[in-house]
Amino acid sequence: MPFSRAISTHHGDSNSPGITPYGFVSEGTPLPPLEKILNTAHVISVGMRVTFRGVTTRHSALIRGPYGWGEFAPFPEYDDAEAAHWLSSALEATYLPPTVTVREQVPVNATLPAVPAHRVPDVLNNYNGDIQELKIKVAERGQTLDDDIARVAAARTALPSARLKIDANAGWTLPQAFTALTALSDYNLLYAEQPVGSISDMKQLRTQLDNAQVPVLIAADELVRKADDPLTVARAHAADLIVVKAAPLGGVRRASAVIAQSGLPAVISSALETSVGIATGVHLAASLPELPYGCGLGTVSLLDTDVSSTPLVAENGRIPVRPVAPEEARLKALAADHATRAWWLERIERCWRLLHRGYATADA
Ligand SMILES: O=C(O)CCC(=O)C1=CC=C[C@@H](O)[C@@H]1C(=O)O
Ligand SMILES: [Mg+2]
Repeated sequence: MPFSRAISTHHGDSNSPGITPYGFVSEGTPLPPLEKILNTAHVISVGMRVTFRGVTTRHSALIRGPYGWGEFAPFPEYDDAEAAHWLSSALEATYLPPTVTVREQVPVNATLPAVPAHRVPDVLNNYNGDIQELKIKVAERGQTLDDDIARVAAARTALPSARLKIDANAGWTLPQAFTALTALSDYNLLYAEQPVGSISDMKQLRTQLDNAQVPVLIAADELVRKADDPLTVARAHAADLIVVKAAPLGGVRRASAVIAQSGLPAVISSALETSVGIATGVHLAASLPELPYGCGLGTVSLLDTDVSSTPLVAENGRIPVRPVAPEEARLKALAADHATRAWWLERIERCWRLLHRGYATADA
């Protein structure tokens, strides 16, 4: 049976709930044939309203199967081994029945890219209704701590009672992170996402902040989604919470297993997808018994447009749990050029072959 083998976990239970190599937990369902996947694939290009992590146009492939639509949108610089997890997630959304959910809507944060402080009110206007929680990007390459302080201060002025958190994307060294978090904690931060890169720096930073009584929790993101083993950071007690994105972890089932086995609170976040991929993240969030923080799933508001005329955007800080089907006219209007489409279809094929090889290994 494909993917029936589970890796061992820190709980020492290697049979349940079964974290698999790619997470398309198939329970006997074979990998869908490549032809079928390619035949339904729509490759699209969507402009960004605000540049985010250097991205100005988002490319993505949407695929359809018996259970609806899925999105395959690994960032272009990701290699095939990393991108294969994203394909696994898209295939799960389209070829496996949805998992059980326990809520009808999920709380989300708004996301503020690393814009200059004077643009903060403008960017916040992209979000509908009240913003109760905001994630602010910091430590952007080419910027200084003063830029970050000015941005966080502007956000605090615009949203005096909102819950604020920051994301450094591992952009600080350990001493820089300690200095920055000590200064930024004046603005009352909920947590700092991936302030530094390594597990040992995360651990040391937590200790230093504790000793100096700086009240900021530490969240792991890259150390979960880019690690060979997403549970290492939890096992090392290097974070207070984890940020989890369905696609990089191979889909909802595997991401849920990672969260359960980490024993840590989780924040479900987007990978900057259209509403189709966001629906997968919303589904994951809606399946969790505990959701103590706003999810980073409000990012459709950062896109110029969407594949649906009823996009999954937050209204007063909440997104409803519902599937999304892209509209034909929009898929047509957003269709990528010939070369981009060919590149994405070849990438799907290479990733499919990696998944296929994973099946063979699991069978062995
Ligand atoms: O978490 C959010 O509020 C929005 C999503 C988000 O920040 C990200 C989406 C996609 C890629 C990542 O670099 C980035 C992140 O680091 O969390
Ligand atoms: Mg992050």
